[in-house]
Amino acid sequence: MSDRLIIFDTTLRDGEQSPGATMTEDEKIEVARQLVKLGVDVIEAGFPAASPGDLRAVQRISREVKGVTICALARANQQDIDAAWEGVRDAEQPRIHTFIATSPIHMEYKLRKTPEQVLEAARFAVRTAKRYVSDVEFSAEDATRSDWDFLCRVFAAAIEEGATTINIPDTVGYAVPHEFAELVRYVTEHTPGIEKVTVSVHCHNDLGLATANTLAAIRVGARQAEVTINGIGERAGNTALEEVVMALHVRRDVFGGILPRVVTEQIVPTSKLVQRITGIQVQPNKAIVGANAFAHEAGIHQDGMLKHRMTYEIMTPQSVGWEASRLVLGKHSGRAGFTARLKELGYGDLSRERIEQLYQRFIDLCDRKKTVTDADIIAIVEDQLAQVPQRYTLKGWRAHSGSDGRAEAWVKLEIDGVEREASASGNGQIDALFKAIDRLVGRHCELEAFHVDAVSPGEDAQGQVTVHLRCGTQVYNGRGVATDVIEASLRAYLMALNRAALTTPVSVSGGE
Ligand SMILES: CC(=O)SCCNC(=O)CCNC(=O)[C@H](O)C(C)(C)COP(=O)(O)OP(=O)(O)OC[C@H]1O[C@@H](n2cnc3c(N)ncnc32)[C@H](O)[C@@H]1OP(=O)(O)O
Ligand SMILES: CC(C)C(=O)C(=O)O
Repeated sequence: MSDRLIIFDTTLRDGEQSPGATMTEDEKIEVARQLVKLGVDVIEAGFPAASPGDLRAVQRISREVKGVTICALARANQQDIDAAWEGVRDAEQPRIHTFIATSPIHMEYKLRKTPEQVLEAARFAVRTAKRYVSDVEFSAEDATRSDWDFLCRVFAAAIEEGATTINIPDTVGYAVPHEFAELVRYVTEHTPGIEKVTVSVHCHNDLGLATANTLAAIRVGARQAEVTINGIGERAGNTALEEVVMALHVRRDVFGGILPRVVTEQIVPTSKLVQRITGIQVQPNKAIVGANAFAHEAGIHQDGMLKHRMTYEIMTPQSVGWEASRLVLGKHSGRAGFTARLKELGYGDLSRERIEQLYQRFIDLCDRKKTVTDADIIAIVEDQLAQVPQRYTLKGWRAHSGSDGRAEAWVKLEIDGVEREASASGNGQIDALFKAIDRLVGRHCELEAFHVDAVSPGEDAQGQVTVHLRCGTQVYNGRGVATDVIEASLRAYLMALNRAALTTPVSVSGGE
């Protein structure tokens, strides 16, 4: 039995059956070219009988995309098979894929045919396709809900007529892995002539088992896997190419080295292209290609990753086309992850004490803000590094204002180790707060400049406030960062006053 797994990509056919995934001709060509780069063996380019547009797209792919088998799907009737041939006749390696359902429910209600008529239709379809092309695939639709012996009879008939690939589809995603493996084994043991052909599987994901079923089938001898990029496809989708390919690579020990010739580094670029073109975005936690597939947030994981990458990763992100793993900073991050990010941001030589202060501010920020960006961290660090020895430390504040423009404020500061508080009115909350502070520090400096910037985008962005205070002949600047712009203003104002206190101290008399 061959050690090579044929990858049959049906993104352009079954994938396009995802609601909303319709692609233009040019887009299909772009995807097909990328699939060749990725190294798939067969591209199922479409269903030419479905529409003139589908036929044209298959024809163009057949003419323009080389180095790969181009396949077209057809029902088991003359017109569909003629159309499929029209589609692939110019391909370097053409394949016709014809199918008919074999389950009792499909035969009775959908096809309104007896089993014997279905068997005859299968024979007819393969024979007809074979007149056009040597490479003919036959699928027994809804195989997993079919009678196993009848299935083997239909496959045997298809092989007799010249089918070169026999496909066992789990059309409605009904199978479970051990049972699907038993079916594949049964078919390979009870179908005359099966050893001459490639056994293929095509799984749907209605129970989330498409990849598991495909892998179970490969273990017992299937050597073609029908897959789509990102697992898109009819209903809950098809087996995801990236999952099967990487499972075979990562678990060679289990699969005995059965490998496809896929260039794994092209997986993520292909996934992104398909997302862009179909507009179907993969969920962040999607295996291999999701944005979080190589992102680590929890402190214990980040610490492990920093000590040895394989503590929390079973493949490298580069091996599938990502640039690198990401340690995402958030409220679950610990000091190890935070310190590593500080280093990456150019703050590698901070003292332990300084890192501890920054870490506490970072955790506090994580509780207030959904996403803490690098810009937020830089702002905290710069704010902390710019701090001068603090004579005045903010301990609490409150402010409110009304439509008449008047505002009331209350501030509590620690000054020289003693907590003091004061209230004031003002023209707006910031003015009232600054006046309350003036009362507490016992000096009034002129506010020469006041500037607010957003550190990062979004509703919960940190605001950065810069102030210039003229105290006598000297101007002192201060900067403050916080998610609340009023608090950022207070921090900036106090930083400037702390600078002033260093050079021109005043005695404190105010407070209530
Ligand atoms: C499991 C799968 O993914 S199969 C592939 C699914 N893909 C598609 O359906 C492609 C898009 N489909 C289409 O454009 C259209 O359905 C067409 C052009 C294929 C057919 O359109 P229509 O002729 O209007 O038929 P309609 O779609 O209403 O019904 C399907 C007919 O095909 C028959 N049929 C279904 N599968 C097969 C088959 N494998 N072999 C022969 N006949 C079949 C049905 O019994 C039904 O026949 P009826 O009209 O005599 O009852
Ligand atoms: C045509 C066949 C292979 C199919 O798409 C299915 O059964 O899901």
